[in-house]
This record gives sequence, structure tokens and C-alpha cells, in this order.
Amino acid sequence: MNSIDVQELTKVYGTTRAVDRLTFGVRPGRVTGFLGPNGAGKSTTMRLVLGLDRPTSGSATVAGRRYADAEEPLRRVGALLDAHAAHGARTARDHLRVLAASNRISVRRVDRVLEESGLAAVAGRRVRTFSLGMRQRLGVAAALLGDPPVVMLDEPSNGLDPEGIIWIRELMTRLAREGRTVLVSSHLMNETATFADHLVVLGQGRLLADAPLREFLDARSRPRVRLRTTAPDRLRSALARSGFALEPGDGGRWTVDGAKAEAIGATAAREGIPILELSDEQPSLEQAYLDLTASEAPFASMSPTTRQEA
Ligand SMILES: Nc1ncnc2c1ncn2[C@@H]1O[C@H](COP(=O)(O)OP(=O)(O)OP(=O)(O)O)[C@@H](O)[C@H]1O
Repeated sequence: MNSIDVQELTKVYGTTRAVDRLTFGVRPGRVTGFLGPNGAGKSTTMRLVLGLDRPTSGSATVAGRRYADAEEPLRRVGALLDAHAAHGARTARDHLRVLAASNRISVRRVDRVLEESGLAAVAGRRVRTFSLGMRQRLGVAAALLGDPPVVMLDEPSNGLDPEGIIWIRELMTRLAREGRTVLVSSHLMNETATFADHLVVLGQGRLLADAPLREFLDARSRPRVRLRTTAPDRLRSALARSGFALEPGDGGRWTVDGAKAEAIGATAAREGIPILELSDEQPSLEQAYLDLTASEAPFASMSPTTRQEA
């Protein structure tokens, strides 16, 4: 199976334990979001998987083998680690042709990935004239060149405009649907929630969570209902009898903490109270993540950074 398997992986740089006895698996057919604040060890882990750095101890394998031992590695794992990796004096097409030649990949495939990444019209331009977003697209094109069963992308939405963000999200979903193994790192929680099926969460090089997105959210968020009504006083009294409190929310709405929409709807119907709008609040990955890391004292100070996300 084309899984990525990380076993007791440790990487020490001087006095920094960048990755600390990390064990997790990334399975095919789903997008795995690789989350953690800056410096948590995501890039180091990806570099270790790709054999670009040697582990201090432990192992990282792709389909049961060390990536460094692979012939024609682009056909096994496609990776975007650093958008500035391309040679600035080369055109985008030449950059991809050089990569293709070293992995016995056809020139036809170069044109295909240029199309797929939206770069066909600028393929003849030198890479140094590219914006960060265009470089990211070129990095993704290079990752897809070998039509690999395993794809690893480090912060792929970095520098992309809204159209680019939708493109990368759809691309990742499609790659997973095709049965590939997709690992995508990000420190943008709510963005990750739009495409990830599964999460691996790191903090200070250690594993904090390895769970399906839905499970991760449900385990860490308290249900909450948002509603609009023309009779808040009557509803407040009715809910109080069931032990719920009606609190003012934004935009003329009300919220009920710790409740599900069905329960509140049933109470309102029983009492004949008009309800104009009623929904369960969607738990936010950012909030669930902050709740998780808040219990890890060393990470509490990371909250303001992660809160910067729009
Ligand atoms: N080559 C290196 N030499 C020394 N320290 C390093 C090296 N590479 C990474 N580190 C340190 O290891 C830790 C983990 O860094 P890493 O880049 O893997 O984190 P990250 O989760 O990818 O962060 P970001 O979201 O900022 O990319 C950090 O403390 C970093 O300073």
C-alpha cells in the first residue's frame, strides 16, 4: 500500500528536538492535513520522509521503503517543499523538462502538468519573473510530473489568490479521490478544514492528535444552536425549564450553548413559539485546535498567532 509510515521518528538539531519520537501513518484515498504552529516540526518531518535529512533515530518510509533508495523518485512521491526551489533563469517549461528527463518522464507529461496547474500561458517565461503564487503553482506542477501515488505539499496555499486556493483545494480532493496518498501541511486551521478528511496535529515535534477531521471536531467542540425568534422572552422561559440559557448573539440572533437544534426546535414547537431560523453552529477547527493546544502549557502562547487567520 502506498502509505507514508513514520515510526518513532526523532530529529535533533543542536539543542532543539525538531521532531520527537513521532509515530503516525498517512493512508491513501484521503487528504491528511498536517497541522501545527510555526516550528512544530512539519517541514522537518516532510524532509525526513523525502530523505533530504537524516533522522537522529526512528524511520520514515513510503510504501514500506526508504524514499532515498527509490529510483525515479518523482514517480513515487511528488513533493512541494519550497516554492523557490526552481532555477530563476530557466523558463517554467525548461525547469519541468529537466526534472522530467532525470526521471524518464515524457515531455508530453510536462505540457499536461503545465495545463493542469494553470501555467500553460506563461510556460515560456523565466521563473524569476514569477509571483509567489505562480511559483507555488510551478511547485505543484513539478510534484505532479511523475503522476505519483503519494503527494506531499508543504503550505501549498501560501501566496495563492482566492482562485488559486480553490484550485489547490479541488486538486487535493481529486488526487485523494483517485486513490492517492495526500499529505498537506498548514498552519491555517480553517483553510485546512475545507479540504482535509484526516488530521495529524503536531506541537513541539510531538504528536498531539491523529484522527478523522469530523472526530477531532466533535471531540473538542461543545454543541451550540443559533436561532432567530419573534418571542425571545417566552423562549427564554421555556428553555430555562429544560436547563438551557438563551444568550444574545450577533445580527439579531440568539444562541443556546450545549444544545442541539432538534431539542430547541421541539421545545419551541411544543410551546407554540415562532422560530424564524434555527441551526447547529458548525464547530471551527481553529477553536478545536486552540482547545487542544491550550491544555499543552508550552503552546498557550501560540494562540494569538493562530488567531490571525481570517
Ligand atoms: N536545519 C536546521 N537547523 C537547526 N534547526 C532547525 C533546522 N530545521 C528546522 N530547525 C528547527 O526545528 C524546529 C522545527 O522546524 P520546522 O521547520 O520543521 O517546523 P514547521 O512546523 O515546519 O514550521 P513552519 O510552519 O514555520 O514551517 C524549529 O525549532 C526549527 O527552528
